[in-house]
Amino acid sequence: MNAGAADKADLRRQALARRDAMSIEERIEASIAIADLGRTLIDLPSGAIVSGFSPIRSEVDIRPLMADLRDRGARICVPAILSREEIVFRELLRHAPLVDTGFGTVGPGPEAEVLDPNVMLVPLAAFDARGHRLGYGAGHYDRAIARLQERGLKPRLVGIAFDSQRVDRVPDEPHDVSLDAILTETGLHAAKPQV
Ligand SMILES: Nc1nc2c(c(=O)[nH]1)N(C=O)[C@@H](CNc1ccc(C(=O)N[C@@H](CCC(=O)O)C(=O)O)cc1)CN2
Ligand SMILES: Nc1ncnc2c1ncn2[C@@H]1O[C@H](COP(=O)(O)OP(=O)(O)OP(=O)(O)O)[C@@H](O)[C@H]1O
Repeated sequence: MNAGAADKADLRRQALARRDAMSIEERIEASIAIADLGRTLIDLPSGAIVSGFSPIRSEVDIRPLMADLRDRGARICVPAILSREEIVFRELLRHAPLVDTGFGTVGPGPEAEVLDPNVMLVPLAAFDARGHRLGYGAGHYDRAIARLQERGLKPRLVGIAFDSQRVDRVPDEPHDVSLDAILTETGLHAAKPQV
């Protein structure tokens, strides 16, 4: 592992430990605040297709926010893990059965339509003020976003996290895709690329 990768692994571990250390009550309160803020602050383009996620471990629970964005007219999709390298976004319809979609996630099965999101609510382990993010280390989102961009699509990227996941600086790597903004319990923080 090179120095950058070791730094990333440490930052990831520490940020996830801070997230895990939040009490259930703190997590619920912060998740409700995030849903309330997202409801008013996330702009939806016409024909909005929003990727969300079903929470695993101690992640923010954005299911209420996804329900709200659907009520505002968005189509909602969530990731399904196809392989070590690939995720796709399957449409989440009300009342459709959910299956195991890998690593503890649940979502629609292979019969669901695969969508190209134009707004992505991106899960993360750690983020910085520039909008750089760290995930669980599989590169799933970096690759999924790169694939959309290769096809000329430019989804708006909104990271979803608790404030406790903020770090001073995520080490840069060429494949990292930076976020446009990060939504936490204290607001929608626009990325400041110059910092
Ligand atoms: N809720 C949610 N869904 C998501 C993601 C996410 O971050 N959150 N993903 C975001 O990409 C994708 C899933 N990617 C994941 C990648 C690794 C691990 C994980 O637990 N990795 C182990 C190491 C496993 C190993 O090395 O074999 C770990 O971190 O301990 C979980 C999800 C798609 N769905
Ligand atoms: N666009 C890409 N093309 C090829 N390999 C990639 C790409 N993005 C990431 N990778 C590879 O995936 C691995 C994990 O990357 P990284 O540590 O940045 O993941 P992460 O951002 O923590 O995870 P995720 O994107 O799943 O949330 C690295 O080995 C990296 O080289």
